[in-house]
Parts: sequence; structure tokens; C-alpha cells
Amino acid sequence: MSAWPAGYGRHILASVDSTLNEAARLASKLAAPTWILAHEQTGARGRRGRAWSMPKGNFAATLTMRPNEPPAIVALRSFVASLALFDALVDCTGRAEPFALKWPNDVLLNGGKLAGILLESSTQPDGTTPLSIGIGVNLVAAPSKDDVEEGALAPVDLLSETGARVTPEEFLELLAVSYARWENSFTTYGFAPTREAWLARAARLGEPIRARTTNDELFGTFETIDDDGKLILLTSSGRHAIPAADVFF
Ligand SMILES: O=C(O)CCCC[C@@H]1SC[C@@H]2NC(=O)N[C@@H]21
Repeated sequence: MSAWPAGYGRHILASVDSTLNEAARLASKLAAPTWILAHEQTGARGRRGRAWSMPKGNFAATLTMRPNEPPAIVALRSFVASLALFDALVDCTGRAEPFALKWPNDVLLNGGKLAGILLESSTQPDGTTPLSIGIGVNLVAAPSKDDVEEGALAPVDLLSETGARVTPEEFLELLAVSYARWENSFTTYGFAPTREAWLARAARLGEPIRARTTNDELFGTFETIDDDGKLILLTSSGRHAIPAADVFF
């Protein structure tokens, strides 16, 4: 098992409403980037206000940090976190090929949804933008298909799909180590290496996908992501750069 990365704190909770809420409560008191892990969440949330169901034994944690960067740069941490998750999962299983990254920030296993990431941040009067990166991974059980939106990928879990049995604490350690590595690359070299690495692991790159934004639904070819992390979709009406959407295959 790898060593905990220098400079990162950790809190382990038996139960909490949401590790994202706990991060918001603690943020002003935390000097160092800190992981908050909970074995149970009573009010977990997913992207776009959806509930996040968390069967016991699954992984739920939030990394809270205070990057001193403009909001658009801070937001690119979703790709940093996706890569860290990917590597931690490869470390658990010894295999890379069943995993893929789905824009903007899901991790797929054998084509099903294994993990999700939710970023929350707000710029403070002092110009800093504290960031919380909430991560949920179905380690031992997937929520029921009935709990997911129509058209969304079926949820899967690591244990059933790969036979790998990992506790949330063990997974946190792997994830914290891989996150620190990708964070270091991001802050040292900028977004370019993160972008390249993300694209190398991307699901459905070069293939037809559907992107549903708040006001629109676009169908086209997933060409790439740009230097801001936007989805570049080539449609019959031209090339679109999409900052936020739900993607369907
Ligand atoms: O919709 C998604 O795919 C994102 C899911 C994020 C879930 C995690 S679990 C830990 C953290 N706490 C929450 O309430 N949500 C995130």
C-alpha cells in the first residue's frame, strides 16, 4: 500500500450528510488540502441537483483545497481528478483496459458508470476560489438502475465487474497518492499534459454522441476537448464548443 502524500490532510467520518457539505463547513479552518471520507452519507448529491445513492462499502470523499488561480483554471481540476481516479482503479485491479473517462467527469468500467465527480467552488471576496471535489465510486455495489435517469449508462460496481475487493480507506490512500501526482503535473506544466492524458483514456472519442445542455440537444462527433476542457462536437451545423452538458452514447 502506498504512503499518504505529503502536504495533504485527511478526515474519516462514520456518517455525514454529504462530504461536500462537510468540506464547506470545514474549508475556512483547513490550511492544507484535505480529504474528507465518509462511510455513510445521508444526503449525498450528484451533478445537476440529482441525488447520489451510496450503498454501504462504496467510496465517498471530498478533497477540499484553496488553489490561488482564476475560476476557469480551478475548474480544470475535474480532469485532474478523473485521471487520478483512473490510476487508482488501475492500481486496484492491475488492469487499464476496462476503464474509460466520460466527459465531463465520469469513470466507466466495461461501459457502465462506476464513478462520478462533482466540483463545487465559489470565489471569495479575497479573490481565492476554494474548491471541493466530491468523488463517489461504486466499490462493492451499484445503485439500482431505477435510480438513474432514462438514457443514462447503467451503474456498475468494481467488485462485481473485476473481483477486486477494496475498502474505502484503502481506495482513499491510492486515490490521494495518484491525485497528488496529477495535481503536481497540472500546477507545474499546466493543462496540456492533463488534457493529452485525459484524451488518451476518453470514451467514444471520434464517435457519435449526444450532448444535452440546459437549452439544447446536439448530436455529432466527439472530436476532442479544447484547452479550456470544453467538449468539441462536430455537428451538421458546424463545430460547437460545449462548456457543460450531459452526454449520452
Ligand atoms: O453525479 C455525479 O456523477 C457526481 C456524483 C458525486 C458523488 C460524490 S460522493 C462524495 C461527494 N459527496 C456528495 O454529496 N457528492 C459527492
